[in-house]
Amino acid sequence: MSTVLRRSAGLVRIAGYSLSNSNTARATLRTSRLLRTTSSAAWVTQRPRCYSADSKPPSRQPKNNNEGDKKKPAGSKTPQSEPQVKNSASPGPAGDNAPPKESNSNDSEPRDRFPLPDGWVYVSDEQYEALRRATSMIPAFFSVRDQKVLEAIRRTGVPKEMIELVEKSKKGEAPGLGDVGKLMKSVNALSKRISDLDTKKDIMGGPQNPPSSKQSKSYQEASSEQRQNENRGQRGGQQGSKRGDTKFESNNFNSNKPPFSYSDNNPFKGNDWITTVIGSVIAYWIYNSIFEEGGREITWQELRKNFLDRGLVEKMVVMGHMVRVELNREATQSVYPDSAAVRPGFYYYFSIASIDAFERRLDEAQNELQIPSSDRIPVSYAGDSSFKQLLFAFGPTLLLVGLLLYASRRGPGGAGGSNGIFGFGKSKAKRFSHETAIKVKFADVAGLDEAKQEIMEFVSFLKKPDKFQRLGAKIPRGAILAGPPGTGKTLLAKATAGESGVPFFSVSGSEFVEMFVGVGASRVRDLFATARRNAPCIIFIDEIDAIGRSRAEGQRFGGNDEREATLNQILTEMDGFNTSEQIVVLAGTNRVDILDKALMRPGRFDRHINIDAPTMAGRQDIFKVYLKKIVTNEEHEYLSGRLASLTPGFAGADIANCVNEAALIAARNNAPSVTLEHFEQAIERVIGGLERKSLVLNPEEKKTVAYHEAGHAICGWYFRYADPLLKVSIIPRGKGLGYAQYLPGDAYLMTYNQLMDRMAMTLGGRISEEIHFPTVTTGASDDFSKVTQMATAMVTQWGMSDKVGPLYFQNDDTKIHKPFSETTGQAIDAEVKRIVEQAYKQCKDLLVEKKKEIGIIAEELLRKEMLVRDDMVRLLGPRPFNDREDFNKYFGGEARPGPTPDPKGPLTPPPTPELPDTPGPPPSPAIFKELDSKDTR
Ligand SMILES: Nc1ncnc2c1ncn2[C@@H]1O[C@H](COP(=O)(O)OP(=O)(O)OP(=O)(O)O)[C@@H](O)[C@H]1O
Repeated sequence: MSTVLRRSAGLVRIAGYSLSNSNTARATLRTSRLLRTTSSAAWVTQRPRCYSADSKPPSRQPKNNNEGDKKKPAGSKTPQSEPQVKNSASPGPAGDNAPPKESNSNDSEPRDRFPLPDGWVYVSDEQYEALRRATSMIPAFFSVRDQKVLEAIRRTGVPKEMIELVEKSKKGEAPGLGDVGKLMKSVNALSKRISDLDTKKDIMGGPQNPPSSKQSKSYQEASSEQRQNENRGQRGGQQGSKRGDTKFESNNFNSNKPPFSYSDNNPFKGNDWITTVIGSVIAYWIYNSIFEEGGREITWQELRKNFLDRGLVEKMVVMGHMVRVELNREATQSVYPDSAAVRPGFYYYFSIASIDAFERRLDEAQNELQIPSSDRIPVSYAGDSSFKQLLFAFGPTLLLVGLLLYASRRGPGGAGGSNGIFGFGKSKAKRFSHETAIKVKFADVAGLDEAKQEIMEFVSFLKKPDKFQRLGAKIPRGAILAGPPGTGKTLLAKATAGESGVPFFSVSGSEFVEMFVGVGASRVRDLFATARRNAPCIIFIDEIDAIGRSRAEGQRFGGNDEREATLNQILTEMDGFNTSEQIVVLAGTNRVDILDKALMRPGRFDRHINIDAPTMAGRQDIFKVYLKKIVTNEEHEYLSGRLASLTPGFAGADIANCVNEAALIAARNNAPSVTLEHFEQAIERVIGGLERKSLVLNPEEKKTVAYHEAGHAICGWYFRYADPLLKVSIIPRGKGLGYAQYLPGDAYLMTYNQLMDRMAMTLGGRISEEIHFPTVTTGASDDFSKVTQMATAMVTQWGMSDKVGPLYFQNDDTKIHKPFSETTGQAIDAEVKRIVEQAYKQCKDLLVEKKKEIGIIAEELLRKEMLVRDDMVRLLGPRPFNDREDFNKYFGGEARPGPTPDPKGPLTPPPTPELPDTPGPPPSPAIFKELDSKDTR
């Protein structure tokens, strides 16, 4: 029996799973857990009832007269209507253990039945009773809901297949795998119908507890009102709007609910739950009808008294710990003419502790009855049930096939899709359509005016190809967007798709690379084939350097066949376009210098669009775009200008991040809107890292940091070409222990003097330490690194050394051999040293002269921890040189006096200060962080 019950729970679990259309996995799990409890609880409640119920007359006369339904009073003798088996699971309507009269609501006709769809029937009273009995064994937690489900099933009907299965089982036919499948389908359909109707009409609504008479009255009134409303709604074909009203009233049926209603306090409220319960209850019922109703449990004593002693037993089949008793039907018919036992397929069963004990007991009984050995009851031993056998035979195979199917169907493309197990060779490109995902327009891409103009031509090609083709012009096949990270290459490609209104296929170069040879090329083929099917369209390959790296470069390290095959396929596909095919290939990269030449030649990626970090105006535009998206009361024009001048070198992505950071800081401070202070904090945080308030320096260290930073600040204040100083602080931030913030501006070219001042300023920290303390610290290592890099670049790249001359030596650490001779190497070293020493001397001269000022700034720093430009003016007087125009505009320098003579006099100019014709120095950082962490060696 326990096997049977386990199967029951399993069935319910499967039923729960079959409802997955509307159920979450969690709900299913929860249900199956609950129902496992349910089935065992049902078993527990069933057993005591076997011995407690008497054969009483039925509580009500059934409407359908089926065999074995009419009960005779207890104690009536042979021929008996029913052998005296004290079992609650009688299959007839209103059996001995029919629920007491209080649930009489079910005796009445079901309230307004719903029209049946094709292939559905209403449940008969007999079936309804069976269902009610089956569910009465479910614990109280469910019962309230079950009552409503039962009610609902009476009104909705059930699929015909379900009833056919029940009937089939009554005829004694064992259910096959196909039947189980049908059952699942029917359960699913039924629970879906009930759930749907419940959503629309609240057919399961109403009180949780059986309504009190008063409540019941209002419930019924409401019910009849609802019926009337629905009828009115059905009749009122022409009254369009009235219909809506009617429906609303009808849905308001719940307003008649008593104050304590199911939906008010149910933690699992919602359709998922309803569907799960419905599905589980129905599955339980069907299980009972099909698998359980064919048999009934009896005790050994009952078997002995009613059947064995009367010679009615024909055969016994031992199935594990259960023995199935097969009766001689004719003989049973004569003794119990009205019993269910005479039905074909019906059998009794009883549980045994062990086969030995059973055999012993049976032998004893037969001996007592003096049955000759030739007439003894045949006992056969069967394995597990046919269903279980089937399950064991085919289960693993089915499971495997199911898993394979699931794996192959996973993802949008099914088995052939890029996510399926057979989808290796399929492109992983994501398709965006302009109606849905691509909402980006050129207006959203701020700055980048030249790039936009270049790419605009692609848009007009996709929109009006005739304009070009008429004149015989060949349209560029593609464009490479090259530039530093976050500058808006992808955004621009998306905007191109958004403007042209064509499908956009976006894929990253790395997505072509797989460990299997040939997959990359196959994906490229698939991508271009898809694009051709969807032409006109745009393909965007981001990070194309992952596959488009120069083949010559690769050869040196042994090459990479897979990558080259992928690249070759791209080259072939791009050649394969005919000129009328409206497919544009855009590619983004940060490393245009390493791309294969073949990729870059005209006819493939004809256009090379450089996207650099935005200029001051570009940054201001980008700030304006993002400022619109947040709540701020600041004036946008001024704010965006000030922020743009605070963020030289920032890419679009950095700006977007800063604005977002500012909003987060404002939210953290519970501010009603984002203010300038929040933006400035955000910028500092983005550049300098997080403030480390927890890092506590000892007083000596703090003093060193203050003098170090004061040294930088004084240099920044008194050197003519130094970048304007904005702030100096000894609050540790990021990796540094203190910092001085300068505003370098967008420096595209730097003069020799600017470089010398910058180097001298960088050395200011260490020299201040030397002047004020008996010893120096490790804190200046990062400064030295910067100074050395600058001096080396001056000598080897920018031609600023007379000794070395106008030569360019690329500093490439990957190369073993230096690109210059030993002698040139020595000359470079000597020149670098000379330049650094010159900067050192320049700085030391200034700081020795301004020793007192350093002291003033350092002491103030120790007091306040942070000084801004106004503090510097207060302590030192105005800066003796004019600052840049944009700096004055946004940081209050307008009122400054005009330029005063340089106290140090003009710097010694270099012999021939040549401006470099090579690219300028690396983009200036917005903050010149000056003091390194303590542990720098
Ligand atoms: N010009 C711009 N205007 C507005 N927003 C921008 C701009 N440039 C960048 N952004 C913002 O930065 C984000 C990142 O930009 P995008 O992905 O286009 O950079 P990318 O150049 O493709 O970077 P990568 O080279 O790292 O792929 C964008 O989503 C956008 O929010």
